[in-house]
Amino acid sequence: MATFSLLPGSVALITLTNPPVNALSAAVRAGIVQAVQRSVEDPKVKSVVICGQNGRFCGGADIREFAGPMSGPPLVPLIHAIEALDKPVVAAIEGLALGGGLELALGCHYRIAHTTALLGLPEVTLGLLPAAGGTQRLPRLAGLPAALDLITTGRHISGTEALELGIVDQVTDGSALDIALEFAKSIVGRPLNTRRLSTLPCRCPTDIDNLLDRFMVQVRQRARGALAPVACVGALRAAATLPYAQGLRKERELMDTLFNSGQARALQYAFFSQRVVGKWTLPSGARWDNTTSRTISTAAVIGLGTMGRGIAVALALAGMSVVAVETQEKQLSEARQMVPAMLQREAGRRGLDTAPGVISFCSSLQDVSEVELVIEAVFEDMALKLQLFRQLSAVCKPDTLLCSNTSGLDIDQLAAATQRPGLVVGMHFFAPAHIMKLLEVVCGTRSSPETVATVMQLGKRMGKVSVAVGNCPGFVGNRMLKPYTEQANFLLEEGAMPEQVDKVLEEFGFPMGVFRMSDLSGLDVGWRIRKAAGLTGPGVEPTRTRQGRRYSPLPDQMCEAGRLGQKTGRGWYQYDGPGGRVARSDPWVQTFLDAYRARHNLAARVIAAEEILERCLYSLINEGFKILQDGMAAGPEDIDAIYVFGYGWPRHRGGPMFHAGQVGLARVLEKLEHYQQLHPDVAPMKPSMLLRRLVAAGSPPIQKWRELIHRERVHSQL
Ligand SMILES: CC(C)(COP(=O)(O)OP(=O)(O)OC[C@H]1O[C@@H](n2cnc3c(N)ncnc32)[C@H](O)[C@@H]1OP(=O)(O)O)[C@@H](O)C(=O)NCCC(=O)NCCSC(=O)/C=C/CCCCCCCCCCCCC(=O)O
Repeated sequence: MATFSLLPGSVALITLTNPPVNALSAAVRAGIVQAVQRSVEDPKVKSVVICGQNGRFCGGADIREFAGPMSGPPLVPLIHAIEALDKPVVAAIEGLALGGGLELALGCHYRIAHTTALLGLPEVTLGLLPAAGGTQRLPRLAGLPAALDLITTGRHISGTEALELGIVDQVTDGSALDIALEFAKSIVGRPLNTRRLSTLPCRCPTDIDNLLDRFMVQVRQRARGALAPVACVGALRAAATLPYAQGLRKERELMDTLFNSGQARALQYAFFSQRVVGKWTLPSGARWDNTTSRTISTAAVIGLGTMGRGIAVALALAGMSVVAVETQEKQLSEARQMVPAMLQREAGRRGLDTAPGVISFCSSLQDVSEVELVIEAVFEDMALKLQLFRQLSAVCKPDTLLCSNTSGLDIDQLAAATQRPGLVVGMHFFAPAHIMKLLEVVCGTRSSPETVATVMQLGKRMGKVSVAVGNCPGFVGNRMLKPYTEQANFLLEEGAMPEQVDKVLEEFGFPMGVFRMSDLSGLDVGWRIRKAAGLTGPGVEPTRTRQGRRYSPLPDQMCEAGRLGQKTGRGWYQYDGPGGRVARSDPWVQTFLDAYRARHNLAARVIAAEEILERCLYSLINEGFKILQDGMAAGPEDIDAIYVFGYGWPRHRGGPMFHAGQVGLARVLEKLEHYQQLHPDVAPMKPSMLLRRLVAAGSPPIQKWRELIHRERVHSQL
């Protein structure tokens, strides 16, 4: 709702009241309409201030309402009514003015903000555009270039930056509401004509077409198939070239198309999934809201390779005092050089003069004896990690948490090597660890709820999307990646080329296809893991079936030929030299694949893009269903957040599990069955029990899956 009160000095105060962010729900909009009407009718009212309850102006339209039929007074006429008022209206912006909230403020005649308030039009991140006049008013106020930037990226700016851009009239470090109330009294009777943004011309440079065309090229490149950024440029072109009323019609037309697109649904689902995963639950019943966490202020990182360095920086950026340990002298000295520079650079990127935490370097484990939490980031070798955990258990204080950054090894085994299994947990970061948003928090069978809560909380402080997952080989992300990459290798055996597979995946929206990705991370990473698992190496028969399932030795043979990817200048592609970045097709790979197929009597065939996409994606998705079935992820949102934030899954497609729902679960099942019939020796194609159950239950919407999984588990059907 919105409340009306008449204050001394004849100022009407309209307060938006809808915690926690005062979103513009139907009730709030109705409240504003009534309060504006009272302000018009009451002769005692000489000016009006609009603010939000609890120091938060407004978080925009109520996103939850987008899922159902629209009801309540619409926003566009409401904002026009405010703008048309002949009594001055001032927006007092504290906390945030986002989306419809900023559009409401743009309808006011004046805007006064706190210096630290967050302002922005983030609709594009929800697959929409600012359709309450935002695309038409902002360029009239701040100019076309600034509007293009803010509306197509959705980035939040501070009150201070908003003042520089002319979006607000005044900022304060004190109470924006107090200043606005005083200001409202002082401007009674001033003419308002020049304050009504819809009546002003758009502030454009002379070369509008040139600017818009250049911008559109950049936006299309960045968008990777997302519709909203492109539509935003369209709406801004209308603002720059058409009268306001026509521009507004164009804005609405584009909004209608976006609103009903699958992309908007996917992006809104992604917004809520990100929040759902913070509300974690464990099979034991421990949850985010019934478990206390400890506040960590000192931490250690063991091993200063690429991952360890990034983790140390991420911890220091979160304000921690970090002990960084490396026993190899050369690596330690490199880290001493590089890490402070990385820290300073990243702090600068985040608008800080210096990082809030500090990093000290040393070469002895004894130096971590006093910290509250240790993150091990040594080489991915179980024997080495076990030895380290034994040492840490002896060296550290009894209540120090011991965490491993392993990307797939058994957390329970590591915990068993210590005297404190309840304090052991996985913290699986993604490279570069100070930049990538995802953190898989791997809960061992003995990890205590307090340990999980502490690490989830720490992840949040580091600005990560932390997802609690179960302890199984590869956890969630890498476990699903395995059948996906395997499938890509089988496609090469059958006749595809790496660039063909990559093109299909990149057109779907991945930043990189599977083979370019593998060249970037290094083919030797998987090779080492497969050797450790006894799947390849001396003495292993060079067959295409290993350990009872179909196996493609192609990546092993690439490694044996010294083709490790970008680092050697040769992999699935060729590069200008070792460390080169630009991938080019390599005739060597064609010859290599031809010879391989001839050796194994495989006839190459032309494989359609549809088959490539379905086989890669559906085998990954099927593994996702198996993960849910095994209870290794609490719900589909957890898997989707992992893929969006850690594996480059296009956000406008929601995530793999959401995508399955969009395609239709029955169709995914039918396709898996089809491919399984053609490839009966490929186990990951065997449709999961959960997928079958969901289809049998009529393919409920994704928000209902948790319920069904819980019910089926209780009845032992899964
Ligand atoms: C920065 C935040 C605001 C706050 O962050 P933080 O403090 O960290 O807290 P969170 O955990 O993120 O959030 C706390 C809880 O609040 C919920 N929340 C947040 N924002 C909203 C919101 N806008 N609506 C609903 N709920 C919200 C959040 O989920 C948390 O809840 P819970 O604890 O998990 O239960 C941060 O939250 C944030 O960034 N929020 C999003 C801000 C945003 O994106 N705002 C823009 C929204 S879109 C908008 O404003 C659009 C406006 C234009 C509307 C014009 C309409 C006219 C045209 C209609 C066309 C219809 C076409 C129909 C065609 C047809 O007929 O078919």
